[in-house]
Amino acid sequence: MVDVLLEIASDPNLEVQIDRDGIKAFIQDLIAGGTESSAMTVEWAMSEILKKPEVFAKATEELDHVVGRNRWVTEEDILSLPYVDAIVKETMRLHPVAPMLAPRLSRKDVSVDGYDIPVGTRVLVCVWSIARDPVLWDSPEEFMPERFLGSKIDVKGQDFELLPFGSGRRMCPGYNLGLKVIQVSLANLLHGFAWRLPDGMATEELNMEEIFGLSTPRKFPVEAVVDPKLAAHLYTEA
Ligand code: HEM
Repeated sequence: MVDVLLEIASDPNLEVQIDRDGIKAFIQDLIAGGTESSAMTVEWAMSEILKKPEVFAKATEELDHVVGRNRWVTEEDILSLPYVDAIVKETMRLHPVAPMLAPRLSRKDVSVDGYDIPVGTRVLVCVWSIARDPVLWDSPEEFMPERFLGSKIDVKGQDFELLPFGSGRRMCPGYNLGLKVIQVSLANLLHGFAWRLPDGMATEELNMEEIFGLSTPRKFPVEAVVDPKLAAHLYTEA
């Protein structure tokens, strides 16, 4: 990636020039935007699943059926794993990485749903609340991946009740990569290991507090016990 950017930077005919500082910022953007967001989403997904062992059982059934126990999940499998996809969407509904997206500035006076927004207003869209609005969602506080089975609602910026990647021209440019990373890592965590809470810990005891800010990580890291589920040689091969 750095090589490609340096090559572009050396092109004198570029309409918008990019210098070395620009390249540094670009790389920083990719690392900052592309690592914590996916890791945080996977951690929330595992937390919700640990609270609802029946979701783990259903995911295991799907993975056993589609992938089988003799190999890991690949990117190509994802299209055949609708339940895993539903878990990812439901996790992003309840735990959007950026609960208020990136701030916008109105470029002209507008009226939205009866609210007058003057030019130059800083506007924050709280997708966290929209995704938990009881007018839009049944049992909004409940983790129910099934709600997305057979539903057309997607996370790609077109369905305004679910905008974990934002929407419009400032929507997350990495959404496709981010989604794939989350789907494949989560599918493999569920496929490769049996997950349970530490001995003596009831599902209600798992703390689900979040730190509400620019992003919404768990307040306390999740702790779990895992046992391998697949053939032993799969854990030693690179
Ligand atoms: C779970 C994965 C991810 C989530 C949930 C996520 C979420 C978001 C959100 C909500 C925004 C603001 C969009 C808006 O205000 O409309 C954003 C912007 C951005 N994201 Fe992501 N992102 C993810 C993965 C990635 C990846 C993998 C990359 C790059 C490799 C990336 C790079 C960026 C960049 C550069 C911006 C700023 C875009 C701009 O301001 O024009 N993100 N992301």
